[in-house]
Amino acid sequence: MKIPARIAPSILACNLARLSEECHAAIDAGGDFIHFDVMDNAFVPNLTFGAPVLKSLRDDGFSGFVDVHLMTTDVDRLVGDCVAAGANSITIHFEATHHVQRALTKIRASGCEVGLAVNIATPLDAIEFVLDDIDMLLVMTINPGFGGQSLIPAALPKIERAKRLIDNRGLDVRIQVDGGVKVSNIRAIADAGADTFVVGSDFFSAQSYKERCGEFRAELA
Ligand SMILES: O=C(CO)[C@@H](O)[C@H](O)COP(=O)(O)O
Ligand SMILES: [Fe+2]
Repeated sequence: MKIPARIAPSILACNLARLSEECHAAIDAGGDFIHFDVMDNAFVPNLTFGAPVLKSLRDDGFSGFVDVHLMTTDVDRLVGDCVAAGANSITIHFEATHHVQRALTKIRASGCEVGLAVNIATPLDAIEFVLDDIDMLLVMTINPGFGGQSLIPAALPKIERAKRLIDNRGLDVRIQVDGGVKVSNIRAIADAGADTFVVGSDFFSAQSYKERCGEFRAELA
């Protein structure tokens, strides 16, 4: 069965001074949901924004679906903060906590969708025993921490392997990719087996978000 593709604009690349407007514009242009990169300058070498900013976005009236990509340590505490702030989905990193299954269970209990991210060097064997606990596997296609990087080619065979693993188990788990996704490579990434595409710089650098979203969709058709 072909899984419908989803486009998730990553607001790390938007004009953050106009965050609410940019989120509305990204969804109005055809984005399926907002990808919200939380970085703590510990798990990754960069600092962005967290639950208070998400709460402000909600208070400002943005009601679209938000997936928080948590690139932080102290996962258990921050999951609770993100839920309270209005997250719809939370994706944690396998590498960020010793107790992955506990953190995934906590997200599930909160009512949010459950995502698990793996860095490029993390073998898929590592997450085999928690595949039943997640809705989405995020196969990182860059080293996390910054937007605007190029996709690491080794990610493509890894996506293929993830797809086989999930299909062989008959699971309903989405495969998301994040980092260096562009109009020029999204088709190849989809062919490898991804169905959910985070797009940052290539989306927000466009003159028209709607046209750019159309270009992504045309590649995926
Ligand atoms: O999580 C991250 C970076 O760590 C991403 O979500 C980036 O924001 C993607 O940006 P582009 O690579 O598409 O510019
Ligand atoms: Fe991200």
